[in-house]
Amino acid sequence: MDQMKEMEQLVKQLNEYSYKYYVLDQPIVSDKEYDSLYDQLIELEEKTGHVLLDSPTQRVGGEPLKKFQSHQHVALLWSLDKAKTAEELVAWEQRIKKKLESNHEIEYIVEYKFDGLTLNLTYENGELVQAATRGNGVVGESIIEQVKTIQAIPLGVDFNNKMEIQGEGLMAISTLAQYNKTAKEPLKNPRNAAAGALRNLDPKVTAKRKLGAFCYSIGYYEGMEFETHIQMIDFLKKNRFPVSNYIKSCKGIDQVIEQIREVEAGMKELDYLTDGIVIKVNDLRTREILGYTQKFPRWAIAYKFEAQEVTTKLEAVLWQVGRTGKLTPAAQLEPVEIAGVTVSRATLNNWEDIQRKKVKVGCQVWLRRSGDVIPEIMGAIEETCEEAVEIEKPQHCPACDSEIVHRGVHIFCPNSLSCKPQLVSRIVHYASRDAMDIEGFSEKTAEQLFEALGLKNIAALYELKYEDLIQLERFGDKKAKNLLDAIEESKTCKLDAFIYALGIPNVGRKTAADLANYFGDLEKIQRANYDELVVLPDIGGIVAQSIVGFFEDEKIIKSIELLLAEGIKPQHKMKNRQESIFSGKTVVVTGTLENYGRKEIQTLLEEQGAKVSGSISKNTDFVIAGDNAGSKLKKAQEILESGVETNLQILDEAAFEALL
Ligand SMILES: NC(=O)c1ccc[n+]([C@@H]2O[C@H](COP(=O)([O-])OP(=O)(O)OC[C@H]3O[C@@H](n4cnc5c(N)ncnc54)[C@H](O)[C@@H]3O)[C@@H](O)[C@H]2O)c1
Ligand SMILES: [Zn+2]
Repeated sequence: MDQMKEMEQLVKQLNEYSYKYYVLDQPIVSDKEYDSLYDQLIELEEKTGHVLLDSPTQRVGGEPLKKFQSHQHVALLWSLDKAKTAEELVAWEQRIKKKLESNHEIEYIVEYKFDGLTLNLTYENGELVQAATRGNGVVGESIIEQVKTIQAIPLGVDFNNKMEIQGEGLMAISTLAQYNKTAKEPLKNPRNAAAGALRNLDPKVTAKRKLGAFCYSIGYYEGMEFETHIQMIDFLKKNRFPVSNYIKSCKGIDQVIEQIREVEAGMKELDYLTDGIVIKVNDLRTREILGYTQKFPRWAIAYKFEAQEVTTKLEAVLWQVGRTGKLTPAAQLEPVEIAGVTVSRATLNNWEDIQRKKVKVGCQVWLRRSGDVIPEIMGAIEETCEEAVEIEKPQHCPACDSEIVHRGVHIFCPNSLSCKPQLVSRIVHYASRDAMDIEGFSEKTAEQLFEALGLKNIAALYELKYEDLIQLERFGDKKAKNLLDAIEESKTCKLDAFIYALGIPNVGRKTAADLANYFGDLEKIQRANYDELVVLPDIGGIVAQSIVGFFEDEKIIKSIELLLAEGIKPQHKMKNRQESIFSGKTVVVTGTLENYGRKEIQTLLEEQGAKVSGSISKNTDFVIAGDNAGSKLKKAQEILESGVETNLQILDEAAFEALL
């Protein structure tokens, strides 16, 4: 195709996408796809030296929506130049230095690039009098009533002259998840959720979305003088504007690059969607000299991350049977790269979720990955579903063909006694390290026992004989003996491990320990009623219900009796818990300690009331790091440096002992 034709087509396509994105808040392609077409267009424009009149490279954002009153900004609102690599940042600094005709070191401010809807707030006589979208940068839409529902934005300030404050309206990822739990129409992503809420004509709808905001600049002001960006930020903070707690000053672009490397990983854990980092020249005089292009300031640039949201094709849905018999739909996707990894599977939660999200096999779907969790399908792009086929709700268990039953929003295979995946995963769970800790017991082993030996319940484990095992594939003398020993050894076990091993729905390791500590023996736990259970600090209604329901089940009662008859003795020492600095805190131990073994320190910490965990997040309180601490320590450091809110403290062995 000739290049001019190609450009015309790209412009047309990009403008259509922009309209859906900016004006309707209903994007039909991911940012990644949009950006790649946009880059193609820029390349062609450079090659040909031609720029079409309506090229998106020449404009900021989209046109204001007719249904709102238009509002003219005093200070123009801009888009941002973009970089994807360190080299591009270095090239940007070189351009700046050339323009300034100086080689002096430049001070930059590094901020998160929040991904929501741009807000321009006008204050006069100490009052918020206007709030507008960016629109085309010159004229936006007045959305003052909608913006007033954002609790974080001050309606009044101690400053009487006119000023325009720029910021970003956002919906927290956790708020979106909460909202979607009950919403008839789930929202596909936090950006469009925020933008759609703010541009909804009914402010009551906006209020329901519980939006937040971060302010990052003062675009226009009278009767004040600022010399630097930092001074502006301080003014915003002093006047109680919501300002991100991550704002870093860096000397020279190398420091900026280092800074980005440090915070990048931690940013995935933030509760607000970000799509990169913004780098700005701190000194305002320097900004003036640098000026603006058609579309963006020369004194700022966005370093864009790899997309956390992409679209891809849903190829199939497979129903998987879990330990409790619950059938969960697993989506098979056309492989797609998201945040640096290739993904071909995602969750769809349950049948109801599929219905609400209107996804069908063959649709393009929105996929989001946040943190390290399995990516989730957020919804389908309707335009792509014309030839798609409905996902069928299974009538029979895919593993054992039993007729399925419904419980709440979930569907189950009721055949808990002989449905292979249920049994295999129950045995695997029973034998796992945090449960009965039967060493050398893999999923493969569980499958062999089921298939070759017809093992139908957990108690039958304790009836296994050497002659049974030795005839199995991959079993030699030693392996068979070791496994039998380990099974025998598991008979003496801790009460909390046994409770956990039973696999009560919604009861994890911690709840199991809480139950053991509170009731002290198995019978009391089995007999506990709802009211007795909910008094425990971390047990809510749902958990209490599921414990009671579990121990009422005839089959369960029978299988516990069988286990006890096999000689299992769950033990519990009631300990006087010591009140300590670790009480109620989440602690992660990593590396080798000089004075404590693994189990030893875990017991010690638990006696002090701590919850010992294996993985680090911003909710961890203490990391105790011994020698050769590796990735966990590194992750803890990254969290601290990322600026997220956290109580995390890193202790070495000496510091830990000092706290005891
Ligand atoms: N998927 C689609 O169909 C589609 C269509 C059009 C555009 N887009 C996406 O939009 C992008 C263009 O975005 P844009 O021009 O709206 O915004 P931009 O990426 O150019 O960034 C400018 C915006 O960043 C925001 N921002 C957040 N934190 C900031 C901070 N600390 N300092 C300054 N600004 C901050 C501001 O609101 C500002 O308006 C494209 O790269 C593309 O990914 C997607
Ligand atoms: Zn089944």
